[in-house]
Amino acid sequence: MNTNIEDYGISPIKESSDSSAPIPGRVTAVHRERYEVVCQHGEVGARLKSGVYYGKAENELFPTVGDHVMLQYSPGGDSLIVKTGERKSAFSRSDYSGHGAGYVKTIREQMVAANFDYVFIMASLNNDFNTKRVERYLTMAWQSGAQPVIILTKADLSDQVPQQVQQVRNIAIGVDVFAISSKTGDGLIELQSYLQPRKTIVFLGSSGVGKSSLVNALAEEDIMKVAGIREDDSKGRHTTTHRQLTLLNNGVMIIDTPGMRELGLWDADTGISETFSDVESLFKLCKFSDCGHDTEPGCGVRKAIEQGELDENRWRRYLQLKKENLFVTDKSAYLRERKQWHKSISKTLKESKKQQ
Ligand SMILES: Nc1nc2c(ncn2[C@@H]2O[C@H](COP(=O)(O)OP(=O)(O)OP(=O)(O)O)[C@@H](O)[C@H]2O)c(=O)[nH]1
Ligand SMILES: [Zn+2]
Repeated sequence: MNTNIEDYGISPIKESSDSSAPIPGRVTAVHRERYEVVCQHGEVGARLKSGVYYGKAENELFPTVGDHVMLQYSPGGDSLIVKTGERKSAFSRSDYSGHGAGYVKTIREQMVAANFDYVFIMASLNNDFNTKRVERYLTMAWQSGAQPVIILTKADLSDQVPQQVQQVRNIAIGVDVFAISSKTGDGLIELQSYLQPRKTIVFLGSSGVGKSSLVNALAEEDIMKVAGIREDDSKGRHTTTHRQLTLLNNGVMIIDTPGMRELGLWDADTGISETFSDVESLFKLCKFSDCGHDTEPGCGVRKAIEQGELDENRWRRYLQLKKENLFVTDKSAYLRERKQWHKSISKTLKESKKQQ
C-alpha cells in the first residue's frame, strides 16, 4: 500500500540508505499498549520501544491519537515507536500540569488526542440545550491550544434556533457559532471554511449529540456508526465504533476517541479564566484582595451585579465551574485507574521479557 503521508500532515524525511532508520508516522489509533500508525508503508501496527518509553528517568511521553511519532518500521510484525513528536495542541493533562518531570511521568498515560487544529464543540438544540455545558467545553477547548468552533446540532428539532444561537454567542465571544442539521443538511455548507485538507478536527460533546451523523453528512458516506434508538442516554454509553483518526475524502482528518468522551475538566483553570475574563477582571475592583465576593464590603463583583454590568447567572456559572473543576482536580478515580494501567504495563513487559 502506498500512502500519501502528507495527507496526514506528516512531513517526509530524506530517503535514507539505512533501511532500519526511523521514519515519521502519525498515530491513528491506540488500543492499550498497541498502536496503529500511518507511515509511508501504509497503516501499520506498532508498540512502544521499551528502552525509550519505560524504565528510564527521562521517558518519552506516551503517544496518543494524532501524535507524530518516529517509527522503526518492521515489515514482518509490529513496528517500534521510538519517539513522540512535540504537540501543538492536546487534550491531555500532562501538557498543562506545570509539575516537575517526575509528576508528568506518572500521568502521561492519559490518552486523549493530540495535534488537532479545531475543536468542534457540539451541543444539541433539542430539549437538552444547555449553555452551561457549552461554556464548560469552551473552557476545555481554549485550554487544548486549538481553536474552538461551536456547532449546535439538530436544528430541525428546535423552533428557537436564532435565540439559541444568540444565547451561545453571548457566552462565546470571538468564536464561530453554527446551527446545523445533519438530517436536513441545513448549515453544513457554512462549515466549509473549517473543512480544509490536512486540518484535523476533534469533537467535544456528549453522547448522542450527533457527532457521527455530522461526520457522515460531511463525508457523504457512512464512515461512522450512528446510534439507533436508545433507551437511555446515561453517561458513559459509547455507541461509536470506528477508527480513531479518520481521513475523509475531502482531506480533513477527524479524531474521535473514547478518551475524548471521558475528558474531565482537569486543569481547566486557565480555560475558565479565558472564558470568564470579564468576570475575573472585576476582582481587581474589590476592596479586599482576599474578597470572597459574597457579603464583603466594597466587592467589585457584587457591585457589578447590582449595577447590571454582570449577569448574576453568569457569576453563578463561573462559581459552579470553579467548583466542578476543584472536584475533578481531586482525580482520585484517575489515580486508581493509573495504578491498574501500571500493573498491566509491567505485566506486559514481564511477559515480553520472558518470551525474548
Ligand atoms: N432530528 C435530528 N436527529 C439527529 C440529527 N443528528 C443526529 N440525530 C440523531 O441523534 C441520534 C444520535 O446521533 P449520533 O450521530 O449517533 O450521535 P453521536 O454524538 O455520534 O453519539 P455517540 O456515538 O453515542 O457519541 C441518532 O438517533 C441520530 O439519528 C439531526 O440533525 N436531526
Ligand atoms: Zn469581591
